[in-house]
Amino acid sequence: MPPPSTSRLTAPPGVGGASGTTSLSAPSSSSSSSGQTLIPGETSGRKKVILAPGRSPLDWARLKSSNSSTALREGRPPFGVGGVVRIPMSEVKRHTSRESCWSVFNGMVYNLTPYLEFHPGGEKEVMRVAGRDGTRLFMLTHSWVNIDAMIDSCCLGVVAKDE
Ligand code: HEM
Repeated sequence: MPPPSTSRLTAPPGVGGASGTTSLSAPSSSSSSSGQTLIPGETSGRKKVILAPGRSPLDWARLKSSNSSTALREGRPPFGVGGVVRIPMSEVKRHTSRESCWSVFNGMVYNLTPYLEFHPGGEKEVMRVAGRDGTRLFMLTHSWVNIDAMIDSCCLGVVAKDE
């Protein structure tokens, strides 16, 4: 089944974060605070995100598959011997900035910091789930995207209930 039209991609305001959706009204190109350029979508009326050079999905795939990338390992807690890293939600909640952006999807904790500039929907959308469980918003927005295939290398561990 083909993915739904991108005109319905952005979840309604109030779902999953305070920053809301991108305005649909401005007709010309504009730069977001993160430096990413937005242009109006050709058919949907929704603004398209122009990623910076070297930040395409293909570039992300290359970075992800390169073992030499230290960026993806940054912020990763040390792995215990033979154990799964369990990360309390209270720790996830501390990582709400562009410099350290963590989120939970399907019970797994991800460090999204290195992915921000590569996200086809722009950084702002990902920042809506910074420091929180983004599963619902992710599914509402693009349930057809295989999250594990996309950001497995950013996985830090499993979320643990706070004591
Ligand atoms: C962090 C995990 C995420 C990953 C791996 C991811 C991945 C992707 C991918 C692969 C696309 C392109 C989909 C396509 O063209 O069919 C996309 C688009 C998009 N994503 Fe995400 N996404 C993530 C989180 C989010 C979150 C939390 C939001 C919040 C609403 C979001 C909003 C969007 C939007 C609005 C688009 C459409 C962009 C456009 O049409 O130009 N994403 N994302």
